[in-house]
Amino acid sequence: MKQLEELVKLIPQIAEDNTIPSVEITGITVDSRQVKPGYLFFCIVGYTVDGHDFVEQAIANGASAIVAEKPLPDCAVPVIYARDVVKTLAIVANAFYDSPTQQLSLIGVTGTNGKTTVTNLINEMLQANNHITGTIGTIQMTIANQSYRVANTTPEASFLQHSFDQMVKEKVDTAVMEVSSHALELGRVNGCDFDIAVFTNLSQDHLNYHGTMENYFLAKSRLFQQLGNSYAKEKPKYAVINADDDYSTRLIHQTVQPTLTYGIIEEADVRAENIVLNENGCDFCLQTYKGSIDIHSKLMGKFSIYNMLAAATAALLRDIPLAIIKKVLETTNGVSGRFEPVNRGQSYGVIVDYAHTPDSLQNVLQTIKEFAKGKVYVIVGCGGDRDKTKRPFMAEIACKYADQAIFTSDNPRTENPGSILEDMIVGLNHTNYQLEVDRRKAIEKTIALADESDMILIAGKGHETYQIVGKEMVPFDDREIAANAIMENS
Ligand SMILES: CC(=O)N[C@H]1[C@@H](OP(=O)(O)OP(=O)(O)OC[C@H]2O[C@@H](n3ccc(=O)[nH]c3=O)[C@H](O)[C@@H]2O)O[C@H](CO)[C@@H](O)[C@@H]1O[C@H](C)C(=O)N[C@@H](C)C(=O)N[C@H](CCC(=O)O)C(=O)O
Ligand SMILES: Nc1ncnc2c1ncn2[C@@H]1O[C@H](COP(=O)(O)OP(=O)(O)OP(=O)(O)O)[C@@H](O)[C@H]1O
Ligand SMILES: N[C@H](CCC[C@H](N)C(=O)O)C(=O)O
Ligand SMILES: [Mg+2]
Repeated sequence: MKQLEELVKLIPQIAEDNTIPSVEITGITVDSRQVKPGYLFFCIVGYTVDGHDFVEQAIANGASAIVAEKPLPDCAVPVIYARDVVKTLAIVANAFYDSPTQQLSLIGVTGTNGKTTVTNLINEMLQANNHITGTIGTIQMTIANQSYRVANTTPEASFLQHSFDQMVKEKVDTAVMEVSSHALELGRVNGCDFDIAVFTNLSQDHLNYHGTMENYFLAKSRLFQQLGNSYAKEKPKYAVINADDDYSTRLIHQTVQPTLTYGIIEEADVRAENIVLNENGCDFCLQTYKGSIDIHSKLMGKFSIYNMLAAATAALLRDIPLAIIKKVLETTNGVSGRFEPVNRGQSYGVIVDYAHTPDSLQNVLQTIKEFAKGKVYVIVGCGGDRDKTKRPFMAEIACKYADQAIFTSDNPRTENPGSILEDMIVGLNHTNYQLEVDRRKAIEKTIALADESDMILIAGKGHETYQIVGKEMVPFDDREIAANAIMENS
């Protein structure tokens, strides 16, 4: 609990108000439905609705005070008018929970692809070295091995700081989190005291939100600028950067903290040498500034080696021995819905993967193509209400790297599913594709066609157990539908 006066001091106000009464604040939220007696309610202007319209409900639920940026009608509780509610929220939430990220070690992972995978690998390495950990990311949040649902890859600040507070209470010593570009742009992680910031890669996505690749890069680079912001902990802070990515040099200059690089092509502090990719995974020699060790991993493809290097570098910075890093890399099964085989004893291969960007689709298809003995099919779509400019690139890559592409719906959200497919095939100079807007039928038809040794990649939805159609979430799991179709055809 905190006194309102104490929190108000942190808020840049539109007009300074010195008449703040002494009120005890018991919690903070941006959602009127979550308000409990004594809460401070922050009105956020959203993309769908405006939090200012829910003040009455917040007060009815017991809000003690309101933070707003637009004029409100007379309220029964004090209103603090802030210059920027979203940014203020992050600062106040951090203070309300006594800066929880200063009480644990915090590792942030950003980049277009590989965040969930790298976060998971680092977490496995920490746990194998007896750390008590917390994770926050696309699939879930975990606190000392308990799982919780999250609405976003990187949740809004009041949820985030509350989660860190829970972690501190549960004696978590290290938290590993995915940091999305949206979160960085919206200041969701402001106030977080990162100790290690990891960069995976940058390629096209989210241009509907960021407008240009330059803005997208600038959003990602905020994590590395922020790494220098707090000196509350005595330990040095580090950036971990993919030396082979085109943006690496620029990114290294974004932070005042020391950087460790990893890579395969360029010179780097942590490298993979003698790489052999095979149909069961990969072998390589992990060369680090703390020694070298041979790795035989079940994870497929060169892109997975990059993820392993990123995780290993972060782990070394947390003084995790090479032997433990090796053990994790050799035993991990990866993440749910990432290159996940669906096996019901059939003679052809079915892989479900979360590739929903041009770069990830290319990487995964190249990996499959390299070892496929028969035809390669890809079933893929593009999410609605998301980056439209990536649609033709996704289609081009599908046709270029697979023998046959089946374009279908991903999560159409509020867009017309047929129009999304039209956007995908605009200007496409290939004929090896078909359109089947119904994802279930696309999966069933392709499985019915498959011959011995063929490979089917079902891309885009990975671990998701729903399809978002309009505003509804309909139960839908690529793995389940594929497994049933395989059984039907056997
Ligand atoms: C575009 C976007 O980021 N939207 C986020 C935003 O939703 P919104 O703007 O639609 O919010 P809204 O529904 O209009 O509500 C506005 C405010 O009114 C409040 N409200 C609303 C209703 C009510 O009854 N009472 C009430 O108080 C809401 O709590 C909110 O504070 O605020 C919500 C609550 O924090 C988020 O869950 C939601 O993320 C949605 C689900 C989303 O899809 N976001 C994507 C774009 C996103 O952020 N993705 C990145 C990952 C990207 C990647 O790296 O691949 C992420 O970090 O997840
Ligand atoms: N290092 C990588 N480089 C390119 N593609 C990758 C890499 N790692 C994973 N992928 C591909 O990207 C997909 C998503 O991986 P992952 O979930 O780890 O990424 P993410 O960055 O967390 O994605 P999101 O932004 O949706 O949360 C995988 O299914 C795979 O196809
Ligand atoms: N974090 C990503 C997830 C995309 C998953 C894909 N299935 C889609 O719905 O587009 C995003 O919000 O863009
Ligand atoms: Mg993720």
